[in-house]
Amino acid sequence: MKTNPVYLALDFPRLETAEAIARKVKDHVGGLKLGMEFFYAHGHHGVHEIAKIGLPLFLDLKLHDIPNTVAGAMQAIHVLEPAIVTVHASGGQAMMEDAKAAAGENCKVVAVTLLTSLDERDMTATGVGGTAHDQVLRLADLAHKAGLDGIVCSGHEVGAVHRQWKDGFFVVPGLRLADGKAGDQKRTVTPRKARDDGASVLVVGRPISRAEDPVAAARAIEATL
Ligand SMILES: O=C(O)c1cc(=O)[nH]c(=O)n1[C@@H]1O[C@H](COP(=O)(O)O)[C@@H](O)[C@H]1O
Repeated sequence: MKTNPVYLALDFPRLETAEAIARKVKDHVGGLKLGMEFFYAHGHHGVHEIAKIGLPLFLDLKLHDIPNTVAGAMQAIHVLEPAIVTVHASGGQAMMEDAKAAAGENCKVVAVTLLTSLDERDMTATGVGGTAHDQVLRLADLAHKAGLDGIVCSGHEVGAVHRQWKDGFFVVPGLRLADGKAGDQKRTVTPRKARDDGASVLVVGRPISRAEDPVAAARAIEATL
């Protein structure tokens, strides 16, 4: 059977809410993503509870600090046996190298390049020149040099990154069906387009988790793939 590339982002502060939604849609997604909102509230205990559902876990903690601190954080979450963990590529090559060295053997470490909530105006405002496309390719190259498994980028760039890094592992968030509300996301594509362009994992949050009927929403996305 084909594995479902969709990871559901459980961006909820309440453990009971996250768990209830995950249990409802578990047969229509391939994995579960826990981010800062959930982890800061529930820590290891929360992760253990969600792990009982039996799907692979993506710990999206977006680590970004000096190499020694990031390596220590990686060691602290190692026991949770996540399938995927994120760091920020802008933390630099040494930080990414140390993060990878501290991660478990079966854990993919991927670097966030340019958040999907940002566009070129935001880049300029933070002092980063050039295009979003070039910035993502530059940071992907750095992540590759650091020995990471892959990157996180928008569906606008994943095709180009895939051509340059053939065996990379690519996580694409910022996904919306054609009639979906973008909300705070600025660089969005459909799940199908991201998959066709080489995404390994499709991260979907609100289009499923905040839908009136999360199971129907997850099935509708699954049907497009
Ligand atoms: O690392 C991520 O997963 C991530 C990176 C990025 O550039 N953009 C992005 O939206 N995300 C995450 O992907 C999820 C997207 O959620 P929705 O916009 O609700 O589908 C959230 O959990 C974000 O934290």
